[in-house]
Amino acid sequence: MKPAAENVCNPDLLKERAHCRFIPEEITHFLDNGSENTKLRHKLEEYFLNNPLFDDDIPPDYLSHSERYSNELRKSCAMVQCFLNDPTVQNIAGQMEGVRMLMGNGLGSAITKDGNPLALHYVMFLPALISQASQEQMAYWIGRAWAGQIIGTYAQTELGHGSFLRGLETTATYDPDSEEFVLHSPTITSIKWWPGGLGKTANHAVVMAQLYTEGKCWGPHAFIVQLRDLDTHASLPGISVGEIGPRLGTNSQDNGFLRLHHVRIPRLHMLMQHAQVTKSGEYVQPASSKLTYGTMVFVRVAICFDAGRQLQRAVTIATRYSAVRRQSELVPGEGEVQVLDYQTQQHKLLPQLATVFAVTFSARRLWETYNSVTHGPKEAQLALLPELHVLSCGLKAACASDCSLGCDVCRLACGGHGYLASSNLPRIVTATTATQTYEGENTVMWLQVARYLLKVYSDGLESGEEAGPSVQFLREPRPDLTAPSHARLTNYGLVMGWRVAVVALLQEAQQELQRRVAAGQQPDRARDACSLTLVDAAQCYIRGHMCCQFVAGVDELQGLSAGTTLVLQQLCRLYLLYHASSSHLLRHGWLSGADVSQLEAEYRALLTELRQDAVALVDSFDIHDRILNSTLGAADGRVYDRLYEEALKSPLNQQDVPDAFNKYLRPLLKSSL
Ligand SMILES: CCCCCCCCCCCCC/C=C/C(=O)SCCNC(=O)CCNC(=O)[C@H](O)C(C)(C)COP(=O)(O)OP(=O)(O)OC[C@H]1O[C@@H](n2cnc3c(N)ncnc32)[C@H](O)[C@@H]1OP(=O)(O)O
Ligand SMILES: Cc1cc2nc3c(=O)[nH]c(=O)nc-3n(C[C@H](O)[C@H](O)[C@H](O)COP(=O)(O)OP(=O)(O)OC[C@H]3O[C@@H](n4cnc5c(N)ncnc54)[C@H](O)[C@@H]3O)c2cc1C
Repeated sequence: MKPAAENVCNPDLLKERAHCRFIPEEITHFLDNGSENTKLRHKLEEYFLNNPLFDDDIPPDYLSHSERYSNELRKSCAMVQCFLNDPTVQNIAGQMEGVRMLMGNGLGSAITKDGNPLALHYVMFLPALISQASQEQMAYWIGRAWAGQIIGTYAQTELGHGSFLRGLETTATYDPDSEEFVLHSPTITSIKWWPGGLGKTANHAVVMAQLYTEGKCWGPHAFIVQLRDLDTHASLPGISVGEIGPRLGTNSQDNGFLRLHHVRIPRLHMLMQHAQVTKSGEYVQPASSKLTYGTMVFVRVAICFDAGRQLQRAVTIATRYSAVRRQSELVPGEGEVQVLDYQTQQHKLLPQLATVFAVTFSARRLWETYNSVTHGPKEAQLALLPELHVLSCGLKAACASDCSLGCDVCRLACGGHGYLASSNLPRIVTATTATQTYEGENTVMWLQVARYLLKVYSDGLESGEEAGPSVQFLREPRPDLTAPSHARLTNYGLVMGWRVAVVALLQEAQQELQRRVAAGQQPDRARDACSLTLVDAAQCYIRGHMCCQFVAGVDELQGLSAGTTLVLQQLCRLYLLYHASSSHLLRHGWLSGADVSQLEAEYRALLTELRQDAVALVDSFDIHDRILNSTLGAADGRVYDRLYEEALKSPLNQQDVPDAFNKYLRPLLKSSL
């Protein structure tokens, strides 16, 4: 997005835009998945961002905890009313597209700045119904949920257990006499803890609980539980529910707790698309016990896209600010330079710009895999489930950590002003860092990836089980480490280097594992002792996968101008070189010291080349000023005016002498006289 009136724009930004080497709209259309989508997005933004319904009377930072919740709930309900009932919105985008835009971190984050209390309803409750409910159950629940007649959340995590799903303590015991399940939280640690919207918003939840029938436990299954009266919203008998208190970010999302005291629900409130319990209490096994975890897989894919969108916002703010900010003289006497001119600043920002594209290409390919698995024939679905699980765990962890670290680098790149709430960087950083924890804590996700890699590498697959396409390289002959450097240092050469590192690390881990077991160590303890190497293997595998998706994605792009293609190729190369500095490519023999020096020189040259396009590149992300919501990042670069205007809005500045002076400071000043 460029400023409407160019004459009020900061001159440095104008200069930056003038020397752009590519066509920004081409990148905008690529990121939107087509020019038609860009048009729809613009219309939707125009409608919502110019609608006074969504204005904040008081900036949310100055509201109390309860006021913030109430304010965001007001806007999120109005938003849902619009996409359900307003033909203008429906004509623009269609309901589903509206939901995606409003619940993801684009337009929606401009409206519900502090977290959307209804997000979990759309992002997890509805997807849980779609992936877990039988046809009959869908017919009953989906329409009501979609129409907002019921509001749900996804209640899995407990006080005592989050990562270890099989350790959940909540029980759902089938009573064949009444044909009901009895849901119960037997201990303090079994209290559900964290679900978004659970505290005060949701009146239903998909509750994950250990299923007991005919005296046997069948593991975690999903149940729909009504929590509150649909009319009064009062919590129902047997239900203790509330909010868990302030968090690092997204404080309006009323993350909640839930304790169930022998709550009875009808048999058909167990979601029965995969496993079933008959009226008599017989358990009917699913084709795979992991199908119950399908909602998490979907959300892990969504998080990859979402984390990437957060990084787009952070790097837009930091890059524009770095073009406006002048600090110190590069050459004494020549005047202060734009901080973007410093090589160290380029090294902070340009890899983040490249990461946006690496994440986009990888997330799109993952989405394709997700769709082919979930919509393919049953047998193919089951065969590809481990590959989908591993890619979604690994890419979720990588996108979450790359993007949250990237957002924080962008914050640091803005110096002191990046620490101000009005820069919007603190909010972006705290929202993004949560992606490293929720939907599978990152280390736990890496260990899942490593488990699969080791299994494929050591021929531990079950009979009839095939290794997925992304790990076929583990079965292929090891690439030639003595190949000439011009072959090893190409884009595909560097991808190969990551694969060499994965194999070497798996070999190291396996040998260590065998040595420990042979020496009498219990196998699981031996595996834990190898887990640092295993996590390294998982991270190298995903980094190689992301590099490969970026290279292939750029190679496959069609119909772009030469300038745009060149810039994308350079960003891709920059991404590969940035990560090639990892010790693993050197340590496992793919690169020599001389190769590293050569790559570093190429990296520095690329920083200089891409510096000239940095502002145009973030402009091409086409993020509306109201969505950026930043004093530092607006398209016109009026940074200092905005900082001052925002400071004046502080409630403390509404009085010259605050009341607190008379209460506390005056007595102190008097007593020390
Ligand atoms: C409308 C769209 C809008 C878009 C906007 C998007 C915005 C995004 C905002 C999102 C908001 C989210 C809010 C947060 C929500 C939550 O956090 S919900 C709670 C999430 N909780 C977790 O993720 C828990 C993590 N733990 C686990 O998933 C599991 O415990 C485990 C770590 C995977 C281990 O599984 P488990 O069965 O307990 O044990 P194992 O023995 O280790 O595994 C057995 C085998 O099964 C394989 N496996 C495990 N999971 C799956 C799976 N999902 N699919 C396929 N296979 C799976 C595992 O690898 C083992 O395989 P083998 O080695 O072959 O035995
Ligand atoms: C903002 C936010 C929103 C959330 N929303 C929801 C929601 O809507 N619904 C819901 O059900 N949950 C929700 N959660 C909970 C979230 O899914 C869990 O916090 C997450 O899965 C991590 O589990 P945990 O908290 O038990 O961490 P723990 O597993 O206790 O992690 C603590 C440490 O132990 C380590 N660790 C744990 N297990 C292992 C292992 N096997 N091997 C090695 N190390 C290990 C971890 O790496 C970590 O360093 C939310 C959490 C947050 C922060």
